[in-house]
Amino acid sequence: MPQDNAVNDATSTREADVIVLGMGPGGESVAGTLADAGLDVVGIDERLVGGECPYYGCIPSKMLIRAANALSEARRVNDLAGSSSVEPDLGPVALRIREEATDYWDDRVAVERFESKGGRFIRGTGTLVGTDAVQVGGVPLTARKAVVIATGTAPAVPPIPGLAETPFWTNRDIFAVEEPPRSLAILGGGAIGVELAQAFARFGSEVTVIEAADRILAADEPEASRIVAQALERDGVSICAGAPAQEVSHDGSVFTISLPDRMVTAERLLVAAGRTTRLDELGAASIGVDPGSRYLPTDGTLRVTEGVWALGDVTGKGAFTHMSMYQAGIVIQDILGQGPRPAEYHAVPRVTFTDPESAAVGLTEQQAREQGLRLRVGVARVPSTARGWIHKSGNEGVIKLIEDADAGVLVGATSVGPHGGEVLGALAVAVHARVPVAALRGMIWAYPTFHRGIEDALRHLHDE
Ligand SMILES: Cc1cc2nc3c(=O)[nH]c(=O)nc-3n(C[C@H](O)[C@H](O)[C@H](O)COP(=O)(O)OP(=O)(O)OC[C@H]3O[C@@H](n4cnc5c(N)ncnc54)[C@H](O)[C@@H]3O)c2cc1C
Ligand SMILES: NC(=O)c1ccc[n+]([C@@H]2O[C@H](COP(=O)([O-])OP(=O)(O)OC[C@H]3O[C@@H](n4cnc5c(N)ncnc54)[C@H](O)[C@@H]3O)[C@@H](O)[C@H]2O)c1
Repeated sequence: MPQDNAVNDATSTREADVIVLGMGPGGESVAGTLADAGLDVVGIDERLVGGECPYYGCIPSKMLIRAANALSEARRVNDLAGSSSVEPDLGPVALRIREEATDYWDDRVAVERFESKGGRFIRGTGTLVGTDAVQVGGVPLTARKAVVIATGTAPAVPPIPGLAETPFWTNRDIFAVEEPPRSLAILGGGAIGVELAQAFARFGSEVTVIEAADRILAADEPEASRIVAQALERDGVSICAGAPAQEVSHDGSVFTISLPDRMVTAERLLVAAGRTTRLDELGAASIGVDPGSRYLPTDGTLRVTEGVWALGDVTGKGAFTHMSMYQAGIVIQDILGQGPRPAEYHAVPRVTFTDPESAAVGLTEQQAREQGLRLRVGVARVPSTARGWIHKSGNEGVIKLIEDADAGVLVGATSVGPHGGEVLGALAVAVHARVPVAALRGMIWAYPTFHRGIEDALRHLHDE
């Protein structure tokens, strides 16, 4: 990573129109667009311009998954088209992550792109010291027009006895790996945990997922959790659910994780147990926010208070790159006085890139019930659809629809299956635009696509 260099030319003028604190996907977008629009913008980041997604998150993980899925598809030849034997090698994708995705974790290109628009970049840790002021490297900077907080999240490390003293990995370490570990324990069966569990298992690691909740992907529909758990187990992953880790130790070569009813040992341990926003360290109190809060509270146009906007993971509206970019668009329009439409969160799409992909939009059945809605629920099993049956090997999946029966619109949907994230596209439109279920039923659904399974699920909608 480039060296910390807080005191540089960027601070020579200690005022700017806009200060952007955190240059992840959302912050970089706001800073670059406003600089392009002619505003004097200072962007600050303590790590890499681009943030979590390109260097430690979405992009390297999806490259790894693409490679791991190629192995799995090749193995399916044995079911469908003859015989194949596969010898996994992490080398090519590890190289791709270093060279193509992260430029060896160097953000020179991104910094130059911002500076070429007239932006001033400071590498350092910024602290809020008022609604128009940020301090970085001991230097106070003042914003004439706006402070934008886009500081994202960092990996949370649960206070499990012994854990902090061990050489565990987080998502900030694992993508630099050039060989799969012989065995890998993963603390947390959320999106990061399950995606990486399956990918490393496909490259030959012996993987154990340790999840405190009673199921992996606990925020998703139970049907989705079940199908993904079965898929992981078929790949050889052991899942310990309902198993909060009680103690962790490392003897110099092996991790031991004590669970209530057993011990797990592994060569490596990945902690993927959620994220933290560190609002106290950020100086949230200086803008009137309780530093004990988990997220920064925002209104419809992402204002925290007069002159201060926040966007991305730090707002708690969904820790996704697409959320950060969506909110960035609103912040940009608001700062430029273009009267943006307020943010809407009723149709937040999310895709966990396991094989099968597990995708969802809007409310789960349980969330809809908690809102007191009268529901109709419709389920179609992907293997029973025409395309799922044709697909055969690797066809596990489900499409589940949640209808607000009084409004006659879908308020939530889940699509698990091959290309489940792509199938979600149609469902996201339906939930976002509140397309009447009657209109969806009247559509022509191309045969034999995976998305035609939505028509089957619509037919199965029934009162709960
Ligand atoms: C392994 C993994 C896989 C993921 N996969 C996906 C995916 O497939 N799809 C998807 O949509 N999302 C995915 N995500 C989530 C996605 O990466 C985040 O939602 C997204 O990066 C958030 O963007 P952001 O703009 O809020 O901030 P971030 O990307 O978190 O960037 C914040 C920046 O602020 C900087 N910063 C923080 N505090 C300070 C400070 N005090 N001073 C200076 N700088 C500071 C940080 O260094 C960082 O560069 C994944 C995440 C992980 C970890
Ligand atoms: N494909 C995607 O869009 C994608 C992929 C990866 C990450 N992300 C984003 O990144 C965020 C963070 O991912 P994550 O997987 O770290 O968080 P997460 O919140 O999704 O899952 C963390 C899991 O760890 C478990 N856990 C917490 N403490 C534990 C303990 N002591 N012992 C055992 N289990 C414990 C929790 O119960 C939870 O299931 C996600 O919420 C998601 O928004 C998105």
